[in-house]
Amino acid sequence: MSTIKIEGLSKSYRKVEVLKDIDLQIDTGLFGLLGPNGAGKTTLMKILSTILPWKDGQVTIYDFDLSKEGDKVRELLGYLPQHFHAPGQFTGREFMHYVASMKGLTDKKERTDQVERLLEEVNLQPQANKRVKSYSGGMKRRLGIAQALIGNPKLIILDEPTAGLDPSERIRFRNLITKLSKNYTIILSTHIISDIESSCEKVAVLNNGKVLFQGTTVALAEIALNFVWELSVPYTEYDDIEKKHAIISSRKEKDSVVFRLIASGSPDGRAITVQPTIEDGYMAVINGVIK
Ligand SMILES: Nc1ncnc2c1ncn2[C@@H]1O[C@H](COP(=O)(O)OP(=O)(O)OP(=O)(O)O)[C@@H](O)[C@H]1O
Repeated sequence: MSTIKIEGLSKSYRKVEVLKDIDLQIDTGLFGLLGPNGAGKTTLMKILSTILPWKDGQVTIYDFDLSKEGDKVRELLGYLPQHFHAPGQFTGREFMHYVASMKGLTDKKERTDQVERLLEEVNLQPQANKRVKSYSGGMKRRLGIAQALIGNPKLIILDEPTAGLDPSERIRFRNLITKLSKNYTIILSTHIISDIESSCEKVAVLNNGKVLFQGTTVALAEIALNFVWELSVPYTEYDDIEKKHAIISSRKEKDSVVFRLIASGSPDGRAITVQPTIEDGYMAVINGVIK
C-alpha cells in the first residue's frame, strides 16, 4: 500500500501553473524528490504538509483525503521547512520543550522523556543547553529534525535539509536520515544527487512542475545506459564541445580535457560509452535526452 498517492495534482500561483498534473506514489522508507531550483519541490512539500491549498487533483496520505482530512494528516506529520528558523535566544532544549508544548504534550514527564530521547537521537544532547544562535548550520538542521519528530509522526517531510551544509555536516546529516528511515517514512527534497544516492531506494525527478521520472535509483541510472559518453579532446576544443553538448563533468589531463556528456547518439568519433550513474540518469532526464 502506498503511504502517499497523488493523482492529477496541479497548483498555480496567481495564473502561473507551477505543478502540472502530477501523479506520484510514495511508499514507506526514504523517498527522494530531486529537481533543480524552481522545479516545484517546495510547493509540493508545502501541499503535502497541509500548509498550501491546491487547485486540481487528489492527494491521499495514509488513506486520508488531504483536501478534507487535513487535521488527521497533521497528526501523522513532522515537517522541516526549507528555511527552518528557531529563535536564537532559546537553548536547543528550551526550543524542543516549546514545540512539544505547542504540539499538545502537556504532561511534563512525558514531554521531558520525549525531548531527551529526540535530542539524543540527533546527537544534540551535549549542546542542548547552548543558545541556538551559537549553533552551526548542521546543528540547527539537526534541531530542525528533532522538532519534526516530536509527537511520534509516521511521515517526515524534509525540504532541502542539506542546502548550505559543509561536506562533513552533510555526511553526518545523511547518516542521521538513513538511520531514521528505518522507523519513519521520510520524503526528502534536494537538488544534490549525493544526498539520495546512498540512502534512497525510490526517487522522483521534478522539473518545471512536471514529474519526469519516478522509480528506483537503479532504474534512474539505467535510463541513461548508452547515453553517457566520455570524450577526450585537446584543450583547444574545450569551448566548442561545451557549447554543443550537455556536459555532466570535465577533468583536465596533461594537454587534454576529458568530458563526460549526455547524448542520444555518438557525439563525436572519439567518444566511448560509459557506465551511467544516478547523476547521469538525472541529467539525461532533465536535459530531455530521454523522453
Ligand atoms: N508564493 C509564490 N508566489 C508566486 N510564485 C511562487 C511562489 N512560491 C514559488 N513560486 C514559483 O513557483 C515555482 C516553483 O517554486 P518552488 O519553490 O516550489 O521550487 P523548488 O523546486 O522548491 O525550488 P528551490 O530549490 O529554488 O527552492 C518557481 O518558479 C517559483 O518562482
